Amino acid sequence: MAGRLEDYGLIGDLQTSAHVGRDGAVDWLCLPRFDSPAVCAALLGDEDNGFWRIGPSVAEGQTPPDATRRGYLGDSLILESQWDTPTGTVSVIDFMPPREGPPRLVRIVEAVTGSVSVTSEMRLRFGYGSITPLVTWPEGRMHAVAGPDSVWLDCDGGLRGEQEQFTLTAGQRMAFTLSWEPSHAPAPDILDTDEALEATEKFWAAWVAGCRYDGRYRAAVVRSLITLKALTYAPTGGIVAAPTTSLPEEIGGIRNWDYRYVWLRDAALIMASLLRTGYRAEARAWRAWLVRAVAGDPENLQIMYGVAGEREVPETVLPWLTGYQNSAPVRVGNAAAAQWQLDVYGEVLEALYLAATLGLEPDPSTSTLLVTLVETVEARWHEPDEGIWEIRGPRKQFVHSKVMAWVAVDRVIRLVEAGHAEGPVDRWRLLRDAIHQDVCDQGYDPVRNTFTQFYGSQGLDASLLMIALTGFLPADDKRVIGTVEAVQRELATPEGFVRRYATDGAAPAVDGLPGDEGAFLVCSFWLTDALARIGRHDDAQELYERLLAVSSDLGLMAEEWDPQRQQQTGNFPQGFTHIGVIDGALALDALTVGGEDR
Ligand SMILES: OC[C@H]1O[C@H](O[C@H]2O[C@H](CO)[C@@H](O)[C@H](O)[C@H]2O)[C@H](O)[C@@H](O)[C@@H]1O
Repeated sequence: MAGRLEDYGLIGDLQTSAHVGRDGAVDWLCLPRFDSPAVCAALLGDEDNGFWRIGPSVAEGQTPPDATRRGYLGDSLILESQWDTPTGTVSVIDFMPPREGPPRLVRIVEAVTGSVSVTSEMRLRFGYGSITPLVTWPEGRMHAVAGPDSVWLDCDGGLRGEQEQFTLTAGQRMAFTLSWEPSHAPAPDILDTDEALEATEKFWAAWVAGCRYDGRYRAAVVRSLITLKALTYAPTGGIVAAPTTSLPEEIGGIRNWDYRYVWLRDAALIMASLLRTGYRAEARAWRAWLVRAVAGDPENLQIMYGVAGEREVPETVLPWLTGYQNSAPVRVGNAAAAQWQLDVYGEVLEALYLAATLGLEPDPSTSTLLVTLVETVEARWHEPDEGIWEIRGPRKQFVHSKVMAWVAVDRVIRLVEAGHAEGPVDRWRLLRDAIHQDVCDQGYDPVRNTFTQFYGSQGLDASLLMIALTGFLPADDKRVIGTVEAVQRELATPEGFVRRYATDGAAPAVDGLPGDEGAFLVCSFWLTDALARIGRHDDAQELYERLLAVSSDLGLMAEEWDPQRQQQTGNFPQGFTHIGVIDGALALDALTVGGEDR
């Protein structure tokens, strides 16, 4: 069975990625894109669904040992795992070079001290673990082929089988390269792995040098930035929400979804975090991706697309996979693509506003898009929707959705006022006031002094923290303070993190789903920001640091934290959560050490 999520390291080439376990096993690898079928899917099943382990040899039937230590090489996405064994220490360096040509996964094994017997064991299963490819060994290379895919494996000294055992003495190294090609294409060139390692090191060093954040939490922020960069699909500028599917929100539960797509919400927030820390190129690329993705039908904006802007991402179940730690079903595709989520307009327009105010050069197609987006809000803001949490129950008049509709109109008005856009600003000002009034009249409970989950509801929702973060009301307004404190009080887990909304495990929650879930980590980071804004600086800092403490030893974070099991849950690593790390650090620096508000 797959290990804890915290046991996995992420490597990637800005088009896809791989999850490498602490035991040296690649248990998740989709080729050639993030959303392609996996060739290693043990993460969602067992070894018969595909894996590739390299580590110290063990006797038949024994469990391969976990690495004694591991870490990324500096500020890079190159992972090094080391095992101390009775006969010496061996290291495995794993990376995927950012690429022009075929996707490659490189694994360099080196004896550091002594003499160590090492085993490489590979079991490729195409089609998410369902297809055993035909394997041959032409000219010392391994070639696995089935249907449209072929995978090549090269190793210094040639290959004889899917399992190789060899002994290395101090200073000796052996490099393996896995490459993917369409099955009709010729064999790929053999990679110079030393050159590839050097180029990959240089790539990440140059990228991290562009970081403009130099505050108290630099290490966590830089790791989060690298993780967000790893979620970008370089050829198009799309940004996936996470590189995995169906890692469960609850172990054993059914809230298992495919995140290998570009959500406008998640990507807009990622773009904003990148912009705030000095990264313009990714923001420019995403803005261009957005314009292309919605072109031709901007009135019918989808809430998510494929990495190249595909509109169809049909949701299906893969019945042969038992699911991560037996959490079935495993789904690919995502039915939420067809939902109506009003808040998306706010997040996208906020990101475009930020892009303009932080100096990204104007783009005429974006100016036209702004007007279409605000006109859609004007026409539809009264309608109930599925909201930020993509509920699968009946639509509601979610307060967060209305607040984000207000943000959408407000940011376009500001763009017009600053000369970045044109439009009927007087009409939009009336619209902005009308939405504001509606939320204050229908979304606020004066008896409990809190905004509510939806109009007329008794429930709370962590997304209401956005009221403090977006400027919908001033942070010292008693309704804002009341809401932040109510969310903290009523949605808290024992660690003081927060859930998205109440799920009691018995009756279906507002989302229409059975089962429970843990603390939603990005919401918990929003709480740090909100606490800082309402003047509770010490509480904010303490909570922020407690959140960082549940990241993995590699600084990676999933979507949620299970307070009972004390482990991360949900897709991993998740962009949303890493946005929380970055934005939380910026807010704390700005609001608790006398800096300016962002
Ligand atoms: O909880 C039900 C929904 O869960 C997923 O949505 C979540 O992930 C999205 C991507 O990060 C995020 O944008 C959204 O706010 C989250 O609730 C899933 O993708 C949905 O299909 C599902 O209905």
